[in-house]
Amino acid sequence: MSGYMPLDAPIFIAGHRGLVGSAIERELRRLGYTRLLTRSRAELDLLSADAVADFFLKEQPKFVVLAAAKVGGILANNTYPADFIRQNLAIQNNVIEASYANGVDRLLFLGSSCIYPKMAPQPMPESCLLTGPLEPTNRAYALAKIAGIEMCWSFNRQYGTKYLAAMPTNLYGPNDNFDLNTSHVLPALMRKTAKAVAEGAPEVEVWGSGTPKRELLYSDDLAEACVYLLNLSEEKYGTLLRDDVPPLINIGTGEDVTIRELAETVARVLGFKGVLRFDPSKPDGTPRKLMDVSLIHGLGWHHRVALEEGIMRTWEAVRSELAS
Ligand SMILES: NC(=O)C1=CN([C@@H]2O[C@H](COP(=O)(O)OP(=O)(O)OC[C@H]3O[C@@H](n4cnc5c(N)ncnc54)[C@H](OP(=O)(O)O)[C@@H]3O)[C@@H](O)[C@H]2O)C=CC1
Ligand SMILES: C[C@H]1O[C@H](OP(=O)(O)OP(=O)(O)OC[C@H]2O[C@@H](n3cnc4c(=O)[nH]c(N)nc43)[C@H](O)[C@@H]2O)[C@@H](O)[C@@H](O)C1=O
Repeated sequence: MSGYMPLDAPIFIAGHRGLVGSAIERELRRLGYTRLLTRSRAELDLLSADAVADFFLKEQPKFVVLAAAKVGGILANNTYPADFIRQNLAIQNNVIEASYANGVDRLLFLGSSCIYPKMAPQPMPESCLLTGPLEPTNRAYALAKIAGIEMCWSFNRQYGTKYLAAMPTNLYGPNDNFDLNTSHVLPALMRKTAKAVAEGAPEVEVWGSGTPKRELLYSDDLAEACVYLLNLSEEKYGTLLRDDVPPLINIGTGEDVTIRELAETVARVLGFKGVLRFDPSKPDGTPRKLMDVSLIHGLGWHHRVALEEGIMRTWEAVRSELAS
């Protein structure tokens, strides 16, 4: 059953091969959507304004999910800040501009919980945007995402567009990045723990102190939330597009765990019986970034997949890949 978006509407999923984009494509197909527009980076480099403009002119998408971005974990963000700000600004500028030029109806821009101040109140409501300094390890990325939110809001106010910015918490699932230098914490812990189990190693290295807390959402849940938002009735969707506040909505579980607890859960699921060794030379990053999810709960969406269940599902999907 479809909602606001007709099942035959042309929908562009930017970044369909990534963790989020692939989950959104699965969810749209599951619901019966028939005209999904997808392009690999080789077919359409979103850094090229001309290529993006040509693509939109030819394909005329009516809905856009902007899940293409330069993405990485704490180390990648801290090491390559220029890449993170330059590429993310370019991709979002190009896609939002072309969406406007071609009359896209609803566009969903994906940001991240790291847009909020490092010392934001916990849980973090949408209203704490721009109320304090950012976490230094991902400032460049966060500022690009904040510019994306501002762009959606500005276009809505000046041109009457209907662009929404979704802020997911930390995500995980099949099609994640398992490269230890660039990945987020959960895929990294799965890879390191799988290796330790396979080799009978006595310990797994965990970066930082183990005390920071993170909230983790399974990618299928995120995909469901994104499609749910795009399919809201005009009345409900309209409540998110106001002139006085940015068109921003948090997506998360409302629950978090310490990195130590996360590493212990991965160890339990993968059957690792050794010890965790913490490496204090690596950054901890933000101490905590728990989402206030009352807005999306009020609209009727809740996550379904509990953390341990999601780790089991991910492990089932990737265990053969990680064994090689
Ligand atoms: N992963 C997470 O924990 C979180 C992610 N998000 C947000 O969700 C969105 C998706 O993230 P995620 O799925 O994890 O990221 P991935 O890295 O898994 O996927 C990003 C996708 O974007 C594509 N892409 C990047 N640059 C270009 C380009 N120049 N031209 C065309 N395609 C490009 C990539 O293509 P290719 O495969 O060719 O590189 C890839 O398919 C991002 O906006 C991110 O900020 C928000 C919160 C947490
Ligand atoms: C989604 C979000 O993701 C990024 O922020 P982050 O949450 O700090 O990123 P992270 O998942 O890489 O780390 C979380 C915590 O986990 C610890 N940690 C332990 N051991 C490993 C480890 O092996 N790898 C990694 N990467 N972290 C580890 C690590 O030290 C840190 O304390 C943003 O840059 C930005 O991209 C963004 O928006």
